[in-house]
Amino acid sequence: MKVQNKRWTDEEFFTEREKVLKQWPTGAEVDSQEAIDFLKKIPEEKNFADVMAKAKREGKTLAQPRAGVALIDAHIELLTFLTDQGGADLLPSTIDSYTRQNRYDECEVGIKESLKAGRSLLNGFPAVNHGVKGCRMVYNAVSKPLQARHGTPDSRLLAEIIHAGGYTSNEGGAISYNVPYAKSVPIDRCLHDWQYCDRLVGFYEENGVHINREPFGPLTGTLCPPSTSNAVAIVEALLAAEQGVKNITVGYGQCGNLIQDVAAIRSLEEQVNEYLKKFGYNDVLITTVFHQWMGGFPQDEAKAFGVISWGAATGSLAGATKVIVKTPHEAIGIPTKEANAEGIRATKMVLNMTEGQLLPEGKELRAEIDLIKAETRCIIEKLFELGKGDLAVGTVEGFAQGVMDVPFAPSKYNAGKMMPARDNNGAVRYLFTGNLPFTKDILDINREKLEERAKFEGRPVSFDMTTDDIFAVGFGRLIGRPK
Ligand SMILES: CC[C@H]1O[C@@H](n2cnc3c(N)ncnc32)[C@H](O)[C@@H]1O
Repeated sequence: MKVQNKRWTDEEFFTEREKVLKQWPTGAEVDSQEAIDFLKKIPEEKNFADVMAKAKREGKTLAQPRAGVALIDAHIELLTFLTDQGGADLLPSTIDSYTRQNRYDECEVGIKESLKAGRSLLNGFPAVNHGVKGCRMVYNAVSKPLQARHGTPDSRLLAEIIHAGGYTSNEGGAISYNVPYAKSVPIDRCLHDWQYCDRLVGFYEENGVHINREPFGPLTGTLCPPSTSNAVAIVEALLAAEQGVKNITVGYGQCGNLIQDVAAIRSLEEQVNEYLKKFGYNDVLITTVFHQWMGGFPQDEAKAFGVISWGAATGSLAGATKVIVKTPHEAIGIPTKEANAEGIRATKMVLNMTEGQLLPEGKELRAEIDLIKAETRCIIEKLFELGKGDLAVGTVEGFAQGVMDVPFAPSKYNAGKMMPARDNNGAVRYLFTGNLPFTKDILDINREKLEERAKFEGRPVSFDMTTDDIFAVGFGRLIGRPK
């Protein structure tokens, strides 16, 4: 499929829209003008983009959980509980796995079975099947802004339904909801489909409706080096801006070393704004999101609260606009509403105690920011070179050549040649760089830091460090020290 990083014409968009809205019966509930009129009436305090902009202005860090169940009433009860008992500032609807694969017929079965069983038999909220009407019921029942959170390579119909339904934010992107989530979705196909989702937001923006878009920062959530995830976030932000998106939250998944994590957020915000300005997107508001640890969690709930609180503290000290909250049931599965609310309360306690405190920019932090930006720049500049100036073309070619390479990703379009490991302070470094286009200085710095760990541990730099690190947090520590 031929892709190019160029804003779709109205003719291109509306021609495709007719097909998209026919993919499932609830697509017929989308009435463009009615949706615009409804969305324009949403008060600022229930508009995701406005609430994020306000938090940014005030220097506040907000807390947002993940949550989703099969049936509308139970989903409303869950979100209301997380608002009232958890203190959530922003609300999700985590979408179920069938919807993420566009298997809406399976969702129908799941909904019917859940009704029969009296409990959720889906691992999230099947928004497409519930339709605009069902999403409006959720929107009308809750008091905070709503966002769809999922992992959907083809989110076109889902985006149509949730936005018309009152959800003023959609998470995801052509790389971040494909490469870490799907095995066989071609990069160009997904670029096309997410250009649709971004163009839909651009269309709403042109009609006076503010909608937020949030590339999925953590990717596989497994030892993902900051410059790898930052490069993906910046690419998706640039592609979204080209389609008319004006309010973007770029994100990053906690790795665990304080300096590196703060540097990741600071460098991400600095660098995405530099690139937006460079390409003339001067009216895009950037906010940031810090995801609490996305790797394996300890089963012990007290230890899990330690991990959650460390993520809350780091996100706050970084100055992130929001933190995505984990729960003490992370090691087990879908959390109860009580456990989910506990994760939010623990997070809010730390955010309140660290309010106004930012990690000062010392020599070490600036050095880490500069290293992350240099690594990220190498990747992005190479994409532009491969695409002869077109970022979409460059991204397709970049994955084909392993210039952009996500660790532990299931996608067969991902090279999977890069491997990370922690250095002796727990910062995630590049162990194998595959075809990443790094300078010799960058390669040397990463190697030196891993050699420091090898010397301390009395073992050679090797992939054993990677595997030890993958299990470390679940066993109660950050760095996977040899037995
Ligand atoms: C991005 C992956 C994360 O999303 C979370 N998650 C997925 N589905 C749900 C769900 N239905 N309710 C609450 N949290 C959920 C869980 O923490 C998982 O590790």
